[in-house]
Amino acid sequence: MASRIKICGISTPETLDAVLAARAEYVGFNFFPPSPRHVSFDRVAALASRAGDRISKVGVFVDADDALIAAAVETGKLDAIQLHGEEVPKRASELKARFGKPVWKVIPVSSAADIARGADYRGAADFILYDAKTPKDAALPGGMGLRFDWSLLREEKSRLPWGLAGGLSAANVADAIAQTGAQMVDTSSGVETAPGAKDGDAIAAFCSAVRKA
Ligand SMILES: O=C(O)c1ccccc1NCC(=O)[C@H](O)[C@H](O)COP(=O)(O)O
Repeated sequence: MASRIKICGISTPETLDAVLAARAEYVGFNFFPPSPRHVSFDRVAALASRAGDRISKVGVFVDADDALIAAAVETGKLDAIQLHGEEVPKRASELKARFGKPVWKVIPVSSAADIARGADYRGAADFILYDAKTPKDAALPGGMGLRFDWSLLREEKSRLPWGLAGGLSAANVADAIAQTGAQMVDTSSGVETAPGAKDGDAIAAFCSAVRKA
């Protein structure tokens, strides 16, 4: 079965249309203010209404408080909550209970020990997204086009559904799927011409490469 696809960091109607046309399963809306992909509530309301129920809408949060998540879930009609900060399993469980939405926990990876942390979220999160760990002084914890050593995923034992992110593009996603068997693949900067500027042709090429993999 083809891997599912998430295109993250969509902030314009034109690029949302490209994601819908390419039949990705998930679109990510970014609620982390320092990100070049951050969306305002006004904008996300318009995007959510344009998308309707044609795609699952995932909100991306970094150590956000409940008030921000509540406003985003409501305004962006979110189907899932992606936690991209240092949220511990208890926090993931609390958010799952409070909002009644699937919670995705991102695990930043640079070593085998990081992959082992996926299992800590068993019973707390619904889905694990393994992404490349960004440098300590980096402005963003994601969306930086960095890859990690995919062979580390041979040790994946969380027993949760999981996906792969970090430096994926049309050029390498087939190889990533072949090496890891990822059930879902996520990209952001790999389908951009500049940080935050998504490219419709690159989105189409990415989705096509996943389906051919
Ligand atoms: O993309 C961002 O700007 C971002 C900022 C803060 C937290 C998470 C962010 N992105 C979340 C994603 O799910 C990205 O798709 C993932 O990190 C992969 O990014 P990339 O390596 O650029 O494909």
